[in-house]
Order: sequence, then structure tokens, then C-alpha cells
Amino acid sequence: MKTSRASDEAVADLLASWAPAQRWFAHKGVAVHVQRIERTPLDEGGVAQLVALTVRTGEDSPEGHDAPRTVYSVPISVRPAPDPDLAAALIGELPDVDGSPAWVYDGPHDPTWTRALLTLVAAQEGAGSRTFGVNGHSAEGGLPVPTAARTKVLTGEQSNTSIVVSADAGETPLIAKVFRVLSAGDNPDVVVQTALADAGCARVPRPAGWVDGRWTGPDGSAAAGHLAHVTEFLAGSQDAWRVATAAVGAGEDFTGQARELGRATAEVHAVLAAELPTEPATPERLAAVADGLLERVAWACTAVPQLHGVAAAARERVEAVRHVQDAPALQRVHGDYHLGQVLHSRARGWVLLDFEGEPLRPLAERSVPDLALRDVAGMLRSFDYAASTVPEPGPWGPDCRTAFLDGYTAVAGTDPRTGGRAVLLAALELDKALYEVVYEARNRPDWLRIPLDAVHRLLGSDPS
Ligand SMILES: Nc1ncnc2c1ncn2[C@@H]1O[C@H](COP(=O)(O)OP(=O)(O)O)[C@@H](O)[C@H]1O
Ligand SMILES: O=P(O)(O)O[C@H]1O[C@H](CO)[C@@H](O[C@H]2O[C@H](CO)[C@@H](O)[C@H](O)[C@H]2O)[C@H](O)[C@H]1O
Repeated sequence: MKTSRASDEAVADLLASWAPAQRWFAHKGVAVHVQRIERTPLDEGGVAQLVALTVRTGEDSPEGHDAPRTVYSVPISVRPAPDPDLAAALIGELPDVDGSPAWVYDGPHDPTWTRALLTLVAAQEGAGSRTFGVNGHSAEGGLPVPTAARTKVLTGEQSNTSIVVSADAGETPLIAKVFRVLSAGDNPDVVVQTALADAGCARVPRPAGWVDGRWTGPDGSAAAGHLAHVTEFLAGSQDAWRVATAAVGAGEDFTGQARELGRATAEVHAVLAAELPTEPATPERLAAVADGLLERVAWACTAVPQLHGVAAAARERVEAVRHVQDAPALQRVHGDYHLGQVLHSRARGWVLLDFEGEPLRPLAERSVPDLALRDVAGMLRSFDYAASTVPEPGPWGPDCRTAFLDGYTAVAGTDPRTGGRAVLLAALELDKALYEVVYEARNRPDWLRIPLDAVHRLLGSDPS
């Protein structure tokens, strides 16, 4: 296969100045240096390409301590002439190499790029080289790729990049999610969602397939894992964040929907516990959970100066987890559950999305069995966020919270507000709020007040 004559170095320079301004770039405001670039063509002509861009954040020390490195996946299309239809997606024009200039575009905005990705999935084909190679896979009994394949990139607040592929009558539209930070290992978005769909659970979009591959990891050794996930697109659905914030903005009740959401959440937890490995909540396992929570307290309190004063109280709250007697078994969970991860479809009711877990947590940690109450805590935090979008929400947030927990209890058969579960839930809610403080400090400083206030409220401390 022939790739464009644009040199790797020139592409790396171009991406080094463009990538940090993109929504998916997780190291905003930090000096980054490109360490390595690998490229693979996705199609015969080499127009559609995938770049694995390893960036170093900070400086390696003379004593031999390496600064952190991250591998980003950057889809590009490289064309021998400018395409006026793609003017808004132009990343840049590269200097002539062998007398042939190249125009580099943001791949997801170029329909050719998405078609190349879908072709790999449908044909279960591979491309690339031994060090950076990709393979398409169709899910068993998965959805076919639509023939028309018109594409549109979603513009929301996303860690990854999603491209909607519309369909002609009789076909199912799809959505292709391209993972932006490449981590070795299975991506739970693919594994967990596929397991649920295979078990006949209609609470997730139906799968079409995925792309996995091999690349050079941050430390220079070989890495392998998932690169993209393709599923059914639920056209005409609305995400729960939009529905909930519209309700609170209009002073409308949301408790009926919150109760149904609690039921749907417990249904999904039950299928996950039945289909994927679980672990008994032994004292050792609970101690490991508590250690993880303590690490997060330390991480958040170091990262955000406004949290320094709460560290001791936060540690005390999470230490209580060690002594819980009646903890439920650990199981696979959603991992980053909030209103933006749930869609309301008229035909299907609440449908859950994005089982990737928290983007700021290492991938390996996101694939081990965990407390299902972590998801419950995530959604409770989200009701607080939604309530915080209006100046005087009144009891809207607490009412949603009660309704959600009532719905969850009705299906799960156990109430997260009672016994040791209440201790776990309190610790996990605090944990989520601490994560959110760091997330907002890094990504949306204007939103920082919401989780910061929550941390103080949950700990009964003074926010001033
Ligand atoms: N299957 C789908 N059908 C309809 N909309 C979807 C679907 N999957 C994702 N979306 C929309 O895209 C947004 C981002 O998708 P998500 O999987 O959460 O990506 P990320 O991991 O980058 O946050 C969702 O909040 C939702 O609005
Ligand atoms: O959806 P992602 O996997 O990218 O999750 C990250 O971004 C979320 C924001 O887009 C962030 O969620 C926080 O803000 C939401 C409102 O925008 C709120 O509903 C959530 O409760 C709150 O946690 C999420 O934490 C982050 O991982």
C-alpha cells in the first residue's frame, strides 16, 4: 500500500501544533513534545490514515526519570490536492516532498476516512505494518455497514471522537467511536457493551464491530488493544443530561424518569454480574478498594490546591469502607456513569452508553471487577450537577436522588441506603466528587464550583 509522500516528520510537526487545541487532547495547558510518530494507511490509496502520536509531557530529568508519555490516536486524511468540501477540516498543507504537496485533513470530518474504517470492520481486514497495524472485526450477528454511509462528526464535550453514519431506509445508522488515548489492553467499552448485547440486553446499542491493533507503546515496547468501536446509532434519542437539565430549567418534575433510570441501571448490573466475572467482597478485596479510594484522595488533594483542607476528613470517610461487613460481590460496572452516558429512546426507554470507564484512570484499573454502587454514586452526582445548572433548583436534585434509588432498589432487591451499602455509597460519592474536581480543574474551570461545593457538603466542611 502506498501512503502519501508527506514525511512523518512534517506530519508530526503539523499535528504537534494542531492537536493541543482539540477537545480530545487531554494535556491542555502543558508543554508537550512529540516523541514518536507511526502511521498506517487504512485504504488502498493511502488517503485515509491513522497516526499513533506519542507525546511527552514535561522534561526527562538528567537523573534518568522519564517524563510521562501518552500515545494519541489521530485519524487524518492526506490528499494530493485541496478539497473545498473539507476546507473547515484542514489541518495544514505540507511542504513539497518529491515535488508533490499534500493537504492534511482531520480524518473524522472526511467521509473517505470513515468509509475506510467501516470497510475494515465489514471485511474483517487488516492494514498497516507489524509495528503499527490495525484489524477490523464484525461483531457476531452484528449490524451491517449502511451502503450510503453519509457521515457527521459529533461536536459535544467528548474525550473521544464519534462519527455518525447515516443510513438509507431499511438500514440501521451506526456510530463509530475512535478512541483517542491508546492504552494497551481490552477497552471495556467494547468488551462490556458486547457482553451485554450478546446476553440479549436491550439497554445498550446493538454492536456492529470494532477495530483493534498493535502500536509502539509509550515506553517503546509493543502494545495492543482497541482503537475504535462501531455500534447502532439511536437516531431521534435524547441524552439524559439534556432531558434532565431541560426539566430543571423549566421547573419540571423528573422523578418518574429518574425512577426508571434507577430500574434500568439495576437491570444492567444484574446482567453484568451474570455474564462477566465477579469477585467476593472479602476483607482483603475491600481493603484494596479502600486503598484505591485513599490514593484518589491523595491524587485529587495534590492536584487541586482548593482541596488541601479536606484531605483528613476525606481519608476518614473512605477508611470506613474497610470495616463493611455485608458488602456485595464485586463485578464489572459502567465505571463513569452520569446523565450524559444515557439516552432516552422512544422505543427502548433508557439505553446506556460508553462503558469505557473514567478517562483519567489507567485502562488496566478499569477492567477489574468493582463495586456496582460506584455507578449509583456517579448518577447521584450527576443529579447534583443538573440541579446546579439553575440558580434556585429547590428540592429537584434530592427528589431525583430518592426516586433513582427507589427504582434501583425495586429491581436490585437491596437498598443502597441501608447497612454497609450506605457506607460504601457515601465513600464512592465522595470519591466521584473528588475525581470531578480534578476533571473540571483540567477541562472546565468554570464548572469547578459544582464538585468543590459537593465535596464540602458531603464532608460537612466549610467551603470558604
Ligand atoms: N449509539 C448512540 N446513539 C445515539 N447517540 C449516541 C450513541 N453513542 C453516543 N452517542 C452520543 O455521543 C455522545 C458521546 O458518546 P460517548 O460514547 O459517551 O463518547 P465519549 O467516550 O467520548 O464520552 C453521547 O453522550 C451521545 O450523545
Ligand atoms: O463522558 P466522558 O466519559 O468524557 O466523561 C467525562 O466528562 C464528563 C463531562 O462531559 C464528566 O461528567 C461531569 O459533568 C457532567 C455534566 O457535563 C455531569 O453530568 C457528571 O455527573 C460529571 O461527572 C465526567 O466526570 C468525565 O469523566
